[in-house]
Amino acid sequence: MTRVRLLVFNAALGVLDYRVPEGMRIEPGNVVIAPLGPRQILGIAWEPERLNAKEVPSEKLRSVLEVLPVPPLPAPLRRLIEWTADYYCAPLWAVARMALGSMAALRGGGTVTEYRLTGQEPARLTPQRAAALDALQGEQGTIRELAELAGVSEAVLRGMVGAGLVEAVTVDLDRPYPRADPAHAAPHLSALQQEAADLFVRAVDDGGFAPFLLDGVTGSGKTEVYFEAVAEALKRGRQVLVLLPEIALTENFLRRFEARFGVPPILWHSSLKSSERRRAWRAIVQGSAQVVVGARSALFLPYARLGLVVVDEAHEVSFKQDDGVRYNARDVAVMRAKVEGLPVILASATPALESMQLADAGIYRRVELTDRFGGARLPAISVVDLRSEVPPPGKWLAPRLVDEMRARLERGEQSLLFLNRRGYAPLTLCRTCGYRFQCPNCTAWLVEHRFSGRLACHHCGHETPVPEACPECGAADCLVACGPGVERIADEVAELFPEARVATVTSDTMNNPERIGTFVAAAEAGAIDVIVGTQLVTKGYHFPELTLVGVVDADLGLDGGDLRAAERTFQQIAQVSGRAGRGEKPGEVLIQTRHPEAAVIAALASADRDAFYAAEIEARREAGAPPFGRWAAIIVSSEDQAEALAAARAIGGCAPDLPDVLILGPAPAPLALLRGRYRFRLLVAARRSAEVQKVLRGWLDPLEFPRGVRVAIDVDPYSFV
Ligand SMILES: Nc1ncnc2c1ncn2[C@@H]1O[C@H](COP(=O)(O)OP(=O)(O)OP(=O)(O)O)[C@@H](O)[C@H]1O
Ligand SMILES: [Zn+2]
Repeated sequence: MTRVRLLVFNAALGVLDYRVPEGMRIEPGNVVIAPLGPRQILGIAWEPERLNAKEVPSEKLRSVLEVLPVPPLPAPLRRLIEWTADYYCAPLWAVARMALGSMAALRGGGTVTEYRLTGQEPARLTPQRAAALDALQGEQGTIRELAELAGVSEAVLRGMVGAGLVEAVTVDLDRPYPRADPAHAAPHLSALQQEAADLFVRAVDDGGFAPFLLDGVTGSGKTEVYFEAVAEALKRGRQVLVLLPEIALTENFLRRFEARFGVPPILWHSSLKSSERRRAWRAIVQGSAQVVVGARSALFLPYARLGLVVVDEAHEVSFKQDDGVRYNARDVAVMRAKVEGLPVILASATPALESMQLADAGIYRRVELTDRFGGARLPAISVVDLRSEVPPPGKWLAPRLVDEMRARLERGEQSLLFLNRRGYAPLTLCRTCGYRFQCPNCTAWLVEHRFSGRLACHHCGHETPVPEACPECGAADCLVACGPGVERIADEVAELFPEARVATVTSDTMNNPERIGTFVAAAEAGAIDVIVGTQLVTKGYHFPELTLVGVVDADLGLDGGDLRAAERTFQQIAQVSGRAGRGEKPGEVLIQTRHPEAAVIAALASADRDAFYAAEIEARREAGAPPFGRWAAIIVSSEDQAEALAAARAIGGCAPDLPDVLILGPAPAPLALLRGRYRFRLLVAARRSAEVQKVLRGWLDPLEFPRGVRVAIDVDPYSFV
């Protein structure tokens, strides 16, 4: 009899053995359906010697029911899944799940019925039908998807089918995507760009693991250069994965990609419609998806013929996932390239310190682009000392910055004001009694959003309308906003320059591709004078008429004082500065700060990036902090505070005593209450020699906790709240 070991998607079970029935063939990587009690479960066949399972005698085994009609997950991907689970102390099944698309995709090809407008527009329409006609132009999807898109009930849409306004179409799930053409619009590269591109092209040709750090100043043409490597992979029939830090950036990328290769790339992210997801996954697995662009989750997909991985804006902290499997997509991307034997390009104008250090050590090959393309110069940067150049009371923009903005408006150029804070004000309180609006679920103040007239928690999403009166003392009209958010800065700009066209760009206003597309088109067409935005506008964009960048509060990110506070501030300000003067006109940057003497601000003002990195690397080395030491956090949480504390103490109480590992805590987390759960943290700070994962497992695996307690391990943590 043959048996098979399955990785199953269930926290309690994990690994189970089954019988392979007569006539069925199963190889490692096959996705199968197996019985479990009265239910059927999904499993992935795995090499039995690589997974521990409870030994069950053969006669007790139940039979696998079905092998799903998709190619087995390739061995290198299985090794990557194992490595990720091992390194991040995550359950193997939770990592493996990221490789599978949807149940429907696994079920094979075939057809689905989708719906779209017929183009008929009767003279008289109910308001709901009119709204649906408006919202569904150019859309196609299932009734449910369209109903959601249009904000009407499914019944309304079915009625529209009956009335001939909407029609059904049969869609082949495996219909091919249009082919990208590597020669569609090849650019003329500068000599330096060409040199870099040649290196990448050769690496794609040669195959084999080759990690590159593409370290080029803002506007140097990093995208154009790595597009050459993409073109080479296309010519060779190999697939390419491009990881971007945020979905918000994909719109811009799509346009550039289409201009270069003639067709859009294939998108992969969490808000794809289920039919798109199914089609993309199947094309990826079959090898017909040429270039896939996505956020983190595209990393674990089973590409049939991967030939190149690119991580753009590779320094971005959003590559770190902080729930579920806590992994860093940038680091796992390099590991994927290693297990598959591929080149990987990490592109950034402000590389992460870890990447810099690996390049210094010769592990990554550094490829530099030191000049902006087309003769554009880097902007002139100066500091506005808010202690001597004071904005008017209740205002946030210093006179010098306002003067420079006025000059831009007069010349018809654009300005960008950067403040990394959504909403109108970070804190709202009652003038009469001092009451502060706090989130009921989190240790956080509620943030006022004037556009939507609500107070919102940025951690859990809790929202409430702004009340007329103070809920504590009942006084009316007594609420005051403390401190600025982007909405408040936009108000200030509107007061100063009533005629200026102002765009506020945050994740609240740019929450879908259409809106982002509209914004980019307007900015490019010169229909916007002043952009006020959060970190969303700091990177990736290229607006030739933008000649002034004002950093409203450079000190904001430094307050937290966590490991990467200085690095992150440097990266954000350098990136946003990089939006100025990318065209023919020179750019200027004004940084408002109360700490002009801080090392980060001084480095930015003197454009001395090397000095900043050198000092930061030295400081980390001294402190034994990453990348010179290994850190891991343990986060213990429960809805019951006493239970969480008891569990955290139990963990602290049996902490291992090792010479190369220092354990700090437990202590209440800075966000002591998050989404209704009380949280305590421990920090493990180890020398590089220590085997942190082994220590963690040996320490935590034997412990048992009440059901309500969650213990999360965060290896190489980015968040310390
Ligand atoms: N060889 C070239 N030929 C034509 N246009 C180019 C070339 N190189 C760069 N450009 C243009 O210059 C602008 C800046 O290039 P790109 O956006 O690739 O720079 P980047 O290094 O990615 O910048 P950032 O890091 O600031 O996003 C873009 O509009 C790009 O199309
Ligand atoms: Zn909250």
